[in-house]
This record gives sequence, C-alpha cells and structure tokens, in this order.
Amino acid sequence: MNRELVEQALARWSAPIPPALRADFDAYHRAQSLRFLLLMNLLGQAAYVSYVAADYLVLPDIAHESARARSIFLAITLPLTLAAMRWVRSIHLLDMLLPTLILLATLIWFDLLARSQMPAVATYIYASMIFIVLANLGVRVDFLPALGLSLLISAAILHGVLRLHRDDPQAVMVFVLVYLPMLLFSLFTSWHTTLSGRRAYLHSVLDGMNRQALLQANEKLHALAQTDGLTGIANRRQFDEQAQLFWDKARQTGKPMALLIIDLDHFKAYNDHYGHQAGDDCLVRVARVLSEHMREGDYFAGRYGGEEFAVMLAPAWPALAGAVAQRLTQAVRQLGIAHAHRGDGLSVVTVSIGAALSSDDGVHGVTDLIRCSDALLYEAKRSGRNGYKVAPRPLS
Ligand SMILES: Nc1nc2c(ncn2[C@@H]2O[C@H](COP(=O)(O)OP(=O)(O)OP(=O)(O)O)[C@@H](O)[C@H]2O)c(=O)[nH]1
Repeated sequence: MNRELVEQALARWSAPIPPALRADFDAYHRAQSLRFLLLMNLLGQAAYVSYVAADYLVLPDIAHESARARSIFLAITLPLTLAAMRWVRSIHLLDMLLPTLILLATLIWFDLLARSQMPAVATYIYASMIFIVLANLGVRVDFLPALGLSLLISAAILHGVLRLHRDDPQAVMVFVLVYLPMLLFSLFTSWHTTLSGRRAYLHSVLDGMNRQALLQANEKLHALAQTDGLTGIANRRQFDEQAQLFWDKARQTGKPMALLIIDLDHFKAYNDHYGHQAGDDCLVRVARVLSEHMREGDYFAGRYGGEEFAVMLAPAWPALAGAVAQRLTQAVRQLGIAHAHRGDGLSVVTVSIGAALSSDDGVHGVTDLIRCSDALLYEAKRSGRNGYKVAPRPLS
C-alpha cells in the first residue's frame, strides 16, 4: 500500500478509506468493534424488556400486551443478534443491526402507547428519546446509513407523537423542540465515532508501515554489520561470533571442529603490479570460491582481514580438514588468475592454508585454535606456499 495515499486520506477532514484498504479496514473494524456491537445490542434489548416494569406502573391498561409484545420481540431479536454476530462477516451490516432493531422497537412501542388510555402517555412519550440516542451511540463504522436509519426512527417517533397528540399541536411542538437537539447531539456523536474509527485505522496502517520500514532498515543494518563490504561474505565480526558457536557445539557434541586460515600468496606483489583495483577483484573471486565451495554440513567462510580468509567446518578430523584444504588450494589455483610477478616460478594466484582442530594438543578455546591455525599457515608459507598444513600430522 502506498504510504502517500494513507497520508492524503488522513489529511482530508472526512478521512476516506482508500479502496485498496477497504477489505482490511472491514477486518480491522470487525476485530475492534464486534464485542462492543454485541454488548450494545444485548444491553439495548435488556433495557427494552425491562421497560415492562415501567408499563405496569404507569400504563397498567396495556401492561400485559406490552409484556407479550416485548417478549416476542426479544425471542426474535436475541437469537437473531447472536447468530448475526457469529455468522455475518460484513461489519457494515452488523453496525446497522442495532439501529434497525431500534426502528422496529420504536414502531412496536408507539403502537402500544396508542392503545393506552392512561393520562401518563402524554409525558411517557418523552422516553422515546432513548431510542434515537441508543441508535446513534451504538454506531461504529458507517455514518451515512446510520443517518438514514436515524431519520427513519425520528419519522416513526414523530408519527407516533402526532398520532397521540392529534388535537394538541402545542404538545407536538414542545416534543419536537426537545427532541431535535437530542437528535442532533446523537448524530454528531455517531459522526464523530465513525470518523475517529477511520482515523484510528489509517494511523494503525501508518504505524504498521513505519514498523515494517524500521524492521527492514534494522535487518539491512544487521546484514551490513555482519558482511564484508568488498567480498560480500561474512566479516570478522560475524566470523568471531560463528567461531564461538562452532566451538560450543564441538564441545557439546564431543566432535571436533576445524579452522582453516587462508592467505593469498605474494599478494603484495600482485597489488604492486596489477593495481589495487585488480587486487580487490582477485579477493572477490577467491572469496566466492571459498563461500561456494561446500554447501552441505556445517561450513562457514568469512574474510578474516586484509588478504586473509577463514573457513570453519564441523565435525572435522585431520583427514577431512586436509582434504578440504587441498580442495580449496586447488580451486583457487584453478581460477587461473594471472600473477606473473610472484617470483617463485608459478604464474597464477594461489593460497596457503593452515588448518587446526579443536581436538589438537594445547587448544582450549577459539583463541588457541586461531593461534594454531596461524602457526600452521606460517609453516605452509615457509614450505613454499600454494599448500596447506594440518595439525597434528602435516599432510603436505
Ligand atoms: N587490493 C587489496 N589489497 C589488500 C587488501 N587488504 C590487504 N591487501 C594487501 O595484501 C597485501 C599483503 O601483503 P603481505 O602481508 O606482505 O603478504 P604477501 O605479499 O601476500 O606475502 P605472503 O603472504 O608472504 O605470501 C598488502 O599489499 C595489502 O595491501 C584489500 O582489501 N584489497
């Protein structure tokens, strides 16, 4: 979703929901408002039924009829409400359930009042205000349909009042004067509630976008902090973390790990003759060989620093470490990167490797392992380069 669209919608006073977000808006409101709508409907029905007590007090002549009508009303609307809240997916329909039932309740109530001969009817009609207030307070999502239903409820109330005060226009006028502010107040409330609902939703979309962007930026930063900028493989920081993990696992499983330190041979001469940029390209190609060389098993390749790389594998034994070191030296040599100025008779870029194992004598931690690999690398260099040394038994 386009962030600008959401911001534009929020900038408009009516905060319209962009079409692309409507389905999500409905789902959001269903989750937010379903419980409220259910409670409002149940409370409304409970209040409607409880007015039977008032009828027995002030309109005893229609109290029985009222009790029957209200009971029938409840018998229909209660299961209907529960079923609608359970099965109806559309939050718009659920939102309109309460005003619709209130319209029905209004019609029934005025019909009952019209049958009563009690003088209290003239004042009791003012209780009808509760219908319009409740209808509008219960609205969460759609103001316009709520407005339509409010007008219908008001028409039903006015029709009932006119019927009861057929010969008393002054009483009708007083009722209307009292009723109108109540109607406007409750309409304002439902307009404000629905507008706030849209705004809250649009803000939640923006918050979600912000969180997502932050998450992505964090992931990117994390990757950058762990990756070597030149070669794209793991950097020293990540290598150190992984070395400790490899070490811990080796101790837990009792199976040794191997650490291979890989150093380019005569790389200073390469840089001096082919230039620093060519030196960088050479490092990138060697890094690719190391990182792509083995895909299965616990294998980890990183740039250790400068023209030095490191590879870890687990579990590892001297023979396996030797075999991997041999394959790696061979693979780099086979890249065939021309190096005519190394001065030892060879004419391509090669590497020397020192490989130590966690099971070697005197190795008690990652630092010892690195020290041993370094010492073996030094031996490999001294033995003429383009080769490897593995402890405890030199293989070449
Ligand atoms: N192009 C390039 N060169 C680098 C980079 N990091 C280190 N080097 C170079 O690698 C060279 C390493 O040189 P030395 O440590 O003298 O080792 P060597 O010439 O490879 O000799 P031996 O290791 O004994 O075979 C130096 O010239 C560094 O400048 C890098 O990121 N890019």
